[in-house]
Formats: sequence, structure tokens, C-alpha cells
Amino acid sequence: MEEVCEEEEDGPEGFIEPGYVLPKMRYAQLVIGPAGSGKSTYCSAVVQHAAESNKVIEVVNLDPAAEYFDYEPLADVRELIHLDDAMEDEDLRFGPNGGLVFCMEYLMENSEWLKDKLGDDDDDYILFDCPGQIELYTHMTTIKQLVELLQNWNFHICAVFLVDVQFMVDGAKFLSGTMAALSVMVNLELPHVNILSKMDLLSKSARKQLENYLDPDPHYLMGEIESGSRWNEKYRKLTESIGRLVDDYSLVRFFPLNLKDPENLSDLLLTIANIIQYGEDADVKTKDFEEPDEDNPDITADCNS
Ligand SMILES: Nc1nc2c(ncn2[C@@H]2O[C@H](COP(=O)(O)OP(=O)(O)OP(=O)(O)O)[C@@H](O)[C@H]2O)c(=O)[nH]1
Ligand SMILES: [Mg+2]
Repeated sequence: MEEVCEEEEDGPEGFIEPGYVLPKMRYAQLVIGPAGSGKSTYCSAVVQHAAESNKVIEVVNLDPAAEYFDYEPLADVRELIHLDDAMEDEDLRFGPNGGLVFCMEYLMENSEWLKDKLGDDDDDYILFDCPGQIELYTHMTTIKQLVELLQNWNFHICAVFLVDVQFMVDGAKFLSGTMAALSVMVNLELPHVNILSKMDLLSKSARKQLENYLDPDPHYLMGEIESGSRWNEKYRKLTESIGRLVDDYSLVRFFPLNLKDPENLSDLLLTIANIIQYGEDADVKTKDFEEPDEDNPDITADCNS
């Protein structure tokens, strides 16, 4: 429901013109990352976690090639277009990668479909479970167009970039993952949280090793990168400069996430809520949440407060 301001508020700071329609605000996480990094599993875990505190967070599947996820989607792009449609079409004859790009462009050309599915309720909190094709985020423009659309529909968005922690446990891989995260951040120009997913799979020693990278000292990273190969010798200074640049400007930070640790997930969701201002202006959506006040059955008591 749109809120129309009927009266002028007191004082110059609170002045709102009569008749001014307050914009609707909605909240979103754009869940992105390489193939198999844990995006869909993360979405399910967040929905589940929210439900445990009687909060409603919805998920939209934007992966036209998705085969399995265990959340109930608010909308599913496969109803509009499936990867097979692009690959099996006699005229198109795309392979899997070109087909996926085609599907995302098709979605943008038919954005009314998405708009209808999202409805226009205030204060919705929606996760967009995106495909795992990294080039969609590092340099292509389709996802950027999607972001602009969502912003026009009054979504406050945070990009949540997942990287499988198993690919980040040596110096060279960590630097390469960091550069991938940086190019996504630069391309999407959104508030951004980088997540090291699947922390539960790390051994104790690997976890200890990782701690050295989380607040990285570029010299430490360089020490970790083997100096034996000619490539590493030749570009050592360059690699060192990149490491120092990332460190000096605090360009990229990672949040280690263990989905089996509810407190860890709560911390992450709180960080994201602060970024998108969820809970500040929003009426947090709840489910089965109002109980009648025993003394006065006409008044319902808010169990959360
Ligand atoms: N142990 C563990 N396994 C995980 C975790 N997250 C995901 N997985 C597993 O990793 C695999 C890929 O997970 P998905 O959630 O499908 O990853 P995705 O990023 O959505 O994959 P695509 O959509 O294909 O790009 C599945 O076998 C998951 O069970 C995690 O936190 N811990
Ligand atoms: Mg997925």
C-alpha cells in the first residue's frame, strides 16, 4: 500500500509536502558467484534461518539451468525460459554458455514478467539466486541491467558474492579469488559482501592457514606463492603490488561462512541488514506471528518486541 502524507510534519527537518507519496522500499540480496560455490544452498539456509525467527524472506530463482534447489521460489525464471529452450531451438542452437547468456538477455527483454511476479508490496525481502557463470558478473552488462531495474522498483540491494573456500587456501588462489571479487565489485557498483562458503569442509589446519589471509599481509601472501616458476619470478613485483594495493585500500574483504553455525549466519545477515537498511525503515515481514492479547482480544500482541 502506498503511504500518502496527509499532514505536514513539524519542524523544517521533518517537512514533507502534503500529498507526497512516500516511495515503497524493498530489500534484496543478489546472490552471485562461480558455478557450485553454494548460492542455492545459501538461499535455502537463509530462508530457513529467517523462518526460525518467524521472519519471511523469499527467493527468486534466476538460473535458467537450475536442476535442483530446496526452497519454494516466489518466482522461477524457468517458467519464462529454460536453458534447454535456447539449446534445442533449431534457429538458435546455442551451447550451454551462450544459451545461458541468451536466457538472461531474454529475461531482460521480458522484464514485465519479473515485475508481475515480484508484485509491489512494501518491505519485501527477496534473495535472487543467480546463475553460476562468472562472466555475467565480471564484465557483462545483463546483470547490471537487472540491478538497475530492481533499483527502479525500489529495491535496496546488496551483492553477495560466494567463493568456495576450498579454492582459496593457498596464496596464489587467494589472490586470484580476490581479483575476481574485485572485478565483480567494480562491474556491478553495488554494496557488496564477499563470502567464503563451505567453511564446514575445511580441516583445522586449513582453517588456521586461512586466518593468515583474512587480514592479508601482501608479503605473507607473496611468501606463499611459489617462486620456482619463471612466470612467478618475472611477475613477482606485479603480484606483490596487486597484493599491497588490495591491502592498502581495504578493497576486498571476505566473510567466512559456516552454514552449520547459526550464530555465524546471524552475524552475516545483520551485516547485510545494516548495508541495505533492512529493519531501520522496514516493517519486518512475519508469519504466524500475531497472538491475541488475552486481556483484550481486539488487540494483538507482537511476540518479537
Ligand atoms: N559441506 C557443504 N556443502 C555445501 C555448502 N554449500 C553448498 N554445498 C554443496 O555444494 C554443491 C553446490 O551447491 P549449490 O548450492 O547447488 O551451488 P550453486 O552455487 O547454487 O551452484 P550453481 O547454481 O550450479 O552455480 C552441492 O552439492 C551442495 O550440497 C556448504 O556450506 N557446506
Ligand atoms: Mg544454484
